[in-house]
Amino acid sequence: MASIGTPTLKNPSSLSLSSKPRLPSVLSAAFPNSLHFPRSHPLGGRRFLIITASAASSFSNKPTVLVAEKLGEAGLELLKEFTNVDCSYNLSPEELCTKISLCDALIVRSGTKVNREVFEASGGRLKVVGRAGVGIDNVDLSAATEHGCLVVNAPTANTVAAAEHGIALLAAMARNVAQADASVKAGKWQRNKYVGVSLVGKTLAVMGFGKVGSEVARRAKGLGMHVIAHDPYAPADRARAIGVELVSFDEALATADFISLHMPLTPATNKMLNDETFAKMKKGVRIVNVARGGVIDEEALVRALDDGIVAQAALDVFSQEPPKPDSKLVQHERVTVTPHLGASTMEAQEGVAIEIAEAVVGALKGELAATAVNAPMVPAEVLTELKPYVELAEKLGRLAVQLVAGGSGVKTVKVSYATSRAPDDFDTRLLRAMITKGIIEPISSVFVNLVNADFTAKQRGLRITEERVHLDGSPESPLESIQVQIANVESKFASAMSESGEIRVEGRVKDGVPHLTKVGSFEVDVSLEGSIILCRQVDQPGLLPRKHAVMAIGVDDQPSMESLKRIGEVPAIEEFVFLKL
Ligand SMILES: NC(=O)c1ccc[n+]([C@@H]2O[C@H](COP(=O)([O-])OP(=O)(O)OC[C@H]3O[C@@H](n4cnc5c(N)ncnc54)[C@H](O)[C@@H]3O)[C@@H](O)[C@H]2O)c1
Ligand SMILES: O=C(O)[C@H](O)COP(=O)(O)O
Repeated sequence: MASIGTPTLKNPSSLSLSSKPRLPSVLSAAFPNSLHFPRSHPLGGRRFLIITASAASSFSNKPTVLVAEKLGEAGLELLKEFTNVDCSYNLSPEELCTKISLCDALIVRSGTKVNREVFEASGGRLKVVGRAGVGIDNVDLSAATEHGCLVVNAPTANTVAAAEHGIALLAAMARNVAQADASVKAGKWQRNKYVGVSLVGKTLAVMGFGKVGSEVARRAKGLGMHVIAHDPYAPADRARAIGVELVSFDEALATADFISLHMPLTPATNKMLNDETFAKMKKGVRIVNVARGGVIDEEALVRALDDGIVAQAALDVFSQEPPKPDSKLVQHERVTVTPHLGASTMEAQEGVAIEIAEAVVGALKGELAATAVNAPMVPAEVLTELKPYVELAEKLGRLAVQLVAGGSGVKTVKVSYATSRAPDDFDTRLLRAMITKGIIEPISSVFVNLVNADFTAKQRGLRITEERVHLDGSPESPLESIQVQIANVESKFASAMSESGEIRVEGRVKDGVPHLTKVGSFEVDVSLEGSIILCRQVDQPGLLPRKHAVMAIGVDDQPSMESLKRIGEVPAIEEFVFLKL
């Protein structure tokens, strides 16, 4: 794997040297008034913050949001308060790629493919993709993560609508409502042809016992059905609470009179219902799909219908949407279809629009993403507590990498956290991401944030190992100190090398301000504000043995070449280095 190369500052003039400490840009907007979740929202009353690519810490220059599919009015209004909104529906893939380079956020439903080309075409400007709904199978999450783009969805507002549609299809299918309706409208009166089957007493297998699946189960029980469920990841107590038995996949197939699909489309669920699994079903089974078309092998379903294994199917979703008009499946007499209407109620669309607008605006402010799909969520209280340590972490990373001598490749970074907190009570993801940011950003053109930190490190062959040094004492403060060591490199400031041959910097937070407290094996103490000069000096010239010490001097502005030259000429100074924070 390639190492990240020689750490030469790529653009020193762009680095801040102001006398005021600057919060890392990703944090600067993290603490203003946050958005509120409605009380009805499962996260109501809680705030979540996430470090994202903050597009705008103030909205003097409003970010631009491209809304590529129809969104409820309330969501649009909310977006317009904080952003420039471009509603452009029915864009071709090429048009989307052209527009995206001018947008900070993109909001879609299931009809827009947000693939790798879209992220590449954005040229790094796209910070957030908001999926106004649940399924994110139309968004390339790997590409989003690689581009440091946060993906958020609106996972709750359409749950009931989807469940109601599932029940509507179940009942309509069992009673041939759609077929009978078409027949009457065609002037026929075929009462014998459209005799249905009853739901009461029948076994319904809910496949995927998540939000929608459990709401379907609840409603089906109300209809007097015997409900079983298959979901390898669902907690048994949740099923028990609703009076549903969790069973194996094969048992569900073998015993169900009706099967209702509610799992996400993933590589594991792709074509889960196929020739082989249809063969395991009870003859005459009826299938409802309001999940994703891709979970069924549609050609196999046509065969199963023709062979009489499947008596009927009711489908809201298709592997290709819209399906071809001459699709055998769609045209099949015993198949009832709707055009992906599961989430399409007035109420659900308003709810989804608000949910996604809040998530996108919050994420653009660098603030809040309770529904992040490709990044860990950090509860607000945790971030508030970690704020000074987050700043310390980034600065230690920046300092350490600037101490590496030209020609060395940075491959191995060891981070030690000295803490009296138990591992469960101390989440290091944020700190690791900021150390990664501190190390990589000064020497590359990549923007690193919580979304792409681990990916970027891996891609650059940078291995970051972490250890906790457990301290006895009060766990009130989350962290005593952070130590960053870069192994297998040489330093341009020899005194930064530890006894064991690594570049080592250590810091702690004092009165809320990050301080550098150790360089190599030398104790120092300087607040990490502005920039610093490290000097190794002879403590007491003339005395034997001579004592060496490292002095750290905080500077507000970058010293001139002349000043730096003069420092080098001071006889007591054996070596020095200027480091930008
Ligand atoms: N038709 C529509 O308009 C519409 C509306 C909403 C949701 N949906 C779709 O419905 C599905 C469920 O949505 P949700 O909000 O309930 O999601 P969810 O994440 O709450 O539930 C999905 C459940 O599927 C389970 N699962 C994962 N892999 C499985 C497998 N191999 N076998 C069985 N279960 C598995 C998960 O454990 C989870 O419990 C998604 O595909 C979503 O896109 C469609
Ligand atoms: O996954 C979902 O949320 C549903 O399939 C709804 O999709 P839609 O937003 O395109 O209606």
